[in-house]
Amino acid sequence: EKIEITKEQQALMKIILDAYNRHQIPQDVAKKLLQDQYSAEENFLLLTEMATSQVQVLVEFTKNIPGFLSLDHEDQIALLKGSAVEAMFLRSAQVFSRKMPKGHTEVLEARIRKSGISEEFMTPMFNFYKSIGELHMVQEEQALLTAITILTPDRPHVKDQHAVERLQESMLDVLRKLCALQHPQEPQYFARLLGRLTELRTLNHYHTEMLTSWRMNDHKFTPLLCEIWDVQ
Ligand SMILES: CC(C)c1onc(-c2c(Cl)cccc2Cl)c1COc1ccc2cc(-c3cccc(C(=O)O)c3)sc2c1
Repeated sequence: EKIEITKEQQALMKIILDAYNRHQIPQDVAKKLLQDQYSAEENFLLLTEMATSQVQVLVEFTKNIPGFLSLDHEDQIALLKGSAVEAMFLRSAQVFSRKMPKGHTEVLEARIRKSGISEEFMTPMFNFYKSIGELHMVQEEQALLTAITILTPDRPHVKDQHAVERLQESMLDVLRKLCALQHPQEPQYFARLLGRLTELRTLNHYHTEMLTSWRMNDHKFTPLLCEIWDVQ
């Protein structure tokens, strides 16, 4: 049938895309990835700085999602805490699939592979990066998928799940139409994108174990990461 994106859906898309593009890790922070210390300690510190910067970017992006600031305030916090790791996997995945011009991709991979993360988590993590890369998502799809991840109703401690569901559904509807228009020859593309969200949730468990093993080796996180990940 003829798929058309309504005027208000176009407006929603533009707001989400502008927010996604406006809130990026500052270049001077991202450039630090290219500096030449490569010890496990140095890599961990750099990745901690990147993650902290990314959480700040994520909070700003989330505040621009139409309707988010009208949610119950405690639910806003619960959504941010519950989605931070997944949103950061999505974000770091874009770096890999975007083939950063300044060779960020290689150095980011090298730093992640040597930062005290155990081998068993490397495989699922880099499989995810590969599966996102194969989708060749456009900016709009990346921005919407991040908003949809944040607006997941069944995060721990969310009280008014229906209010979150309504916001997520409007994003899902725009994404569905966008996929049909962007990939007419691939009717299952939208389903493949949603399949990545399922894969993301499995990475949460691995990440919790990564945090535990870092902490057992006395690694320190920043106050913001401690707050969002309930550690220390
Ligand atoms: C505390 C720290 C050790 C940590 O613990 N778990 C993870 C993690 C790891 Cl390993 C993998 C996935 C998710 C998490 Cl959460 C991390 C590091 O998390 C991050 C988070 C975001 C970004 C964005 C980057 C990035 C680079 C260049 C350019 C850009 C850009 O946006 O232009 C972004 S790097 C980066 C590193």
